This record gives sequence, C-alpha cells and structure tokens, in this order.
Amino acid sequence: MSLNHTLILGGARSGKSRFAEQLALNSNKAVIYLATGQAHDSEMQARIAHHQQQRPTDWPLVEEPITLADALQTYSTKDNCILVDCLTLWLSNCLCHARADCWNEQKAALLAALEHLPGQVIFVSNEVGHGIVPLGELSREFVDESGWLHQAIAANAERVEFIMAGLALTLKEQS
Ligand SMILES: Nc1nc2c(ncn2[C@@H]2O[C@H](COP(=O)(O)OP(=O)(O)OP(=O)(O)O)[C@@H](O)[C@H]2O)c(=O)[nH]1
Repeated sequence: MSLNHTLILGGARSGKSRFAEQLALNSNKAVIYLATGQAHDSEMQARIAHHQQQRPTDWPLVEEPITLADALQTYSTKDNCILVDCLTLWLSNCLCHARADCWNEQKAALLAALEHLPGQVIFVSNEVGHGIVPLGELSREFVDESGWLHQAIAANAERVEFIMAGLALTLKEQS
C-alpha cells in the first residue's frame, strides 16, 4: 500500500525544510504549513521568524505541538497539501508531555489517520540516528522512537528523500 504522503529526512541545517517547501509549491495545491515547534526561548523565536519570512506569505499556518493526527484530519482536503515541519519536535513535545502515554497514543493516531487522509502530506523530520547510542535514558528513547516512526511512515509513503548539504538523495519514489 502506498499513500499520498512524502517523508523528507535530514540533519539540522541540511536544507530539508527548504526542499520540502519547494515540493509543496510544486504540488500546485493549496498549501497549509503545520508547525509543531514552540517558541520557548528567544533563539527559537528567531528561528521561527526566519522560517516565516522565507516561506510564501499566502500559506495558512496551523500551530499544533501535540495532536498532529487531529490537526491533519481537520485540515486535509483532497485539493490541499499539508507541510508538517517537523516530526522531530512533535516527538519531543509528546515524550516530554505530562501524560506518560501521550507519545504512544499520538503516534498510533497519526499512523491510523494517514490511511484515510484525503489530501497530500509532506513530513519533515531530523535523521538523528547516525551518532552513537546516547547514554541518557530519555535521549535513547528519543532516538529509538524517532527511527521507528520514520520506518513506519516511510513504509507506506509514496516518496522518501534524504537531504544532506542541500542535496536530495531519493530513498523511495513510487510512480
Ligand atoms: N510555532 C511555529 N513554529 C514554526 C513556524 N515556522 C517554523 N517553525 C518551526 O521551526 C522549526 C525549524 O527550525 P530550524 O531548526 O531553523 O530548521 P531546520 O529544519 O533544523 O533546518 P533545515 O534543515 O535547514 O530546514 C520547524 O520544525 C518548525 O516547527 C511557525 O510559523 N510557527
């Protein structure tokens, strides 16, 4: 089964967001930008402001740090393309949530929702699994969950790209 979603992976400052934005533009559909990031400090505020300045001003913004599946179900239509930037921050937000089962619930909800969404979705995410296994328990959980999430989304994606130094390596493309 291949669904109408694309996964764009890459390291920090790899150019993955820019690549994903170009892909969304090329879709020729109405694009919605779904941000999972939260501006908890001035550095993050500056990053967000930078992102806002360089993407098209006519893209509606949805900010949703936790309930990603609900947001996708609310906004996905057969004529639109939702750009989700990014799964990594969503995973962090869910793992750090006060409710211990938040992550398992939200992950299951997303994977289930993906089977029925009417429109196109482009996911951006950090590939964080290239280093050594972290010593801290939460960091280990983060790296493990991130890898499992990417595998689950990639399995049914129609396209998966890995971005490095602004260049794309196509991992999967189904015509
Ligand atoms: N809340 C909110 N977050 C945003 C908005 N625009 C972007 N972001 C967040 O900013 C994050 C990207 O931050 P960066 O660290 O600068 O980008 P990056 O993805 O690591 O870098 P590249 O690989 O170069 O794309 C995304 O994950 C978004 O969640 C916005 O309008 N509102």
